Amino acid sequence: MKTVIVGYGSMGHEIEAVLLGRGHEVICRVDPAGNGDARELSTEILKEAEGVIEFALPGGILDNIRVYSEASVPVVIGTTGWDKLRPQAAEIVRQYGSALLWGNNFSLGANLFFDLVSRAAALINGIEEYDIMVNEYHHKRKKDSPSGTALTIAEKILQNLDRKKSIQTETLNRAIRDDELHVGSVRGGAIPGIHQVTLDSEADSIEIIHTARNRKGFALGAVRGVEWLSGKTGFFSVDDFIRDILPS
Ligand SMILES: NC(=O)C1=CN([C@@H]2O[C@H](COP(=O)(O)OP(=O)(O)OC[C@H]3O[C@@H](n4cnc5c(N)ncnc54)[C@H](OP(=O)(O)O)[C@@H]3O)[C@@H](O)[C@H]2O)C=CC1
Ligand SMILES: O=C(O)C1=N[C@H](C(=O)O)C[C@H](O)C1
Repeated sequence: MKTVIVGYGSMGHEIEAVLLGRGHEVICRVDPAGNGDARELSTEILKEAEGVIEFALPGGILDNIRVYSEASVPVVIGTTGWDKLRPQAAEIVRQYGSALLWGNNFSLGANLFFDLVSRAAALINGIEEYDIMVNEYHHKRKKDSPSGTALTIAEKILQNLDRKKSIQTETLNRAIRDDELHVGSVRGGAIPGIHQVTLDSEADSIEIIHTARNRKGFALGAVRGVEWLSGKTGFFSVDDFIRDILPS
């Protein structure tokens, strides 16, 4: 497949290695910092492309999505920090009849972890003794907070645990309310990503932790995602993709 990489930072480089390893061709790398072949995305760049993988920053993401859609090139978006713009993005993709797959975490392990967390939250729905909280750790270069993965985890907990109604991410200068889910974020060092969910009672504590050892798992998931997306139309989440590839 002739691919274009948008965002040629840590993830862009990792994705290039996986694409080449799986027999794909990289025809252009787009990055405003000047590390790639082009500083700006355009329909011209996408003329020959059969797939795009974007792991960049969220500024201008709706403009990018319009360009991918206009060019009718299937795109996988791993960029985080644009959760609130999802409905507008879905509308653009619908208007053009194009194909987009987005995910806050493309690693298989993190997606298995989401399932475990959903089940854990559902299990304590009828057990009032347990409270639940989320914490995440990432490298010091990360620009968004909380991580996209933490927001997905929070969404799964809110969907499965009736007594949690909203999330709290900022420093609290008051006690947390029982209907609030606290999501903590720590930044430092070179950590590729640790997400921790704690179920806590007077008697004990249960921890579910996903630790990314490197960025390969994210990159492999994204490349498998663009292979899966080829020939489809629609606005898909990584849930749709993972459900489809896992044996039932
Ligand atoms: N979904 C997933 O599985 C994962 C998602 N991510 C997400 O991927 C994104 C990138 O992560 P990472 O590679 O570590 O970050 P980096 O900072 O290493 O790289 C991002 C690159 O994208 C460039 N960029 C910024 N805006 C645009 C744009 N509009 N178009 C093209 N390129 C752009 C940046 O340029 P400049 O420096 O000039 O701003 C930078 O070179 C983040 O949002 C991160 O949260 C990361 C890992 C896994
Ligand atoms: O920026 C990162 O590095 C990561 N970002 C994603 C996120 O925001 O959840 C996925 C992974 O945790 C690494």
